[in-house]
Amino acid sequence: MNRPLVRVTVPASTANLGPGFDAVGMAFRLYSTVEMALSETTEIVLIGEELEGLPADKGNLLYQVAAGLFEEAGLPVPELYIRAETEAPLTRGLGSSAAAIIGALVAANSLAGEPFDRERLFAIATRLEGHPDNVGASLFGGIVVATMPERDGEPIPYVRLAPPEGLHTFVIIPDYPLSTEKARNVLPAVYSKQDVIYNVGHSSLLVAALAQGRLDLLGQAMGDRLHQPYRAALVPGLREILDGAPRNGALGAALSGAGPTILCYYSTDAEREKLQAFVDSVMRKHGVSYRTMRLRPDERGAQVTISTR
Ligand SMILES: Nc1ncnc2c1ncn2[C@@H]1O[C@H](COP(=O)(O)OP(=O)(O)OP(=O)(O)O)[C@@H](O)[C@H]1O
Ligand SMILES: N[C@@H](CCO)C(=O)O
Repeated sequence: MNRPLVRVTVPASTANLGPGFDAVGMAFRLYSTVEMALSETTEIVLIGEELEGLPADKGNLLYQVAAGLFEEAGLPVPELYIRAETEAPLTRGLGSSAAAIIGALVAANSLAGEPFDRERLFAIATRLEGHPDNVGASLFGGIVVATMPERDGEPIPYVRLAPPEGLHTFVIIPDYPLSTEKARNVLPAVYSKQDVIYNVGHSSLLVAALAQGRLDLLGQAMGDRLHQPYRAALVPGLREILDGAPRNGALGAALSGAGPTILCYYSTDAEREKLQAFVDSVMRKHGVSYRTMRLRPDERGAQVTISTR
């Protein structure tokens, strides 16, 4: 057919890092790919077990997001060929929905002739996802600190940081899913003054420590009172791992995004081995099946290549 085929590779991400609720994200070398081309009729090909059961028609999130971009650009919505694949598990707290949104937006933007720059894509993705943390990390790579703009339609204010040297990530991924919606629904509508002050202090310290490579401060800086205490009821073992990880090799630990994945930072192989043994004992006690992974930070964000179909 010889039509342009856009391939976008998007990193998975973690969000919050403890206190930076909805504001701090970090990208990982664990990738989703979205291929997209204009087509006679819409065809959606989903590869692999992770994407099994998702709609393979125009109800698919990828098509919906792409169609929205064409509309926003004032262009007719075309029929699309879309092929998707992911290394990242869905509904586990590793930003799969954000990666899908970024993949579809970047691919559709390329097919539409680049009507929007990356800042505008970030704003559109944030509107779709509801918060900027995962989408910012997936789009730009590295660590992204961002917040919602004061007024609708304004650019998302953000700063991108390079991940500190020597910061290694160990994630514990339970086998059960936890949707972000469910994990947000358990949060209270109102917080006490003490808890808000606690999180402002810890989140500020976290960002400063990441910016200056002060890995020694992460254990204290990653304390949170806004979401982890409430989500712990949905994630067996979370409380013990957050409490015990710093004494068992971790520089700091947090729920990854909305969970149920738990993230620990460490420096050396010996620390990771100690952590693995600790995590095994906690998860065995709770009867939870899970896997662990070492993840390296992604620093490139969404990458585009164009071929023909
Ligand atoms: N490649 C994809 N194609 C279509 N839909 C997807 C794709 N990837 C993710 N999704 C949608 O996103 C949902 C998962 O989003 P959810 O916010 O619950 O979890 P997450 O993004 O994996 O975790 P978190 O936001 O906590 O990091 C899936 O159930 C599915 O509906
Ligand atoms: N900041 C979000 C990430 C999940 O999408 C949350 O914790 O709910």
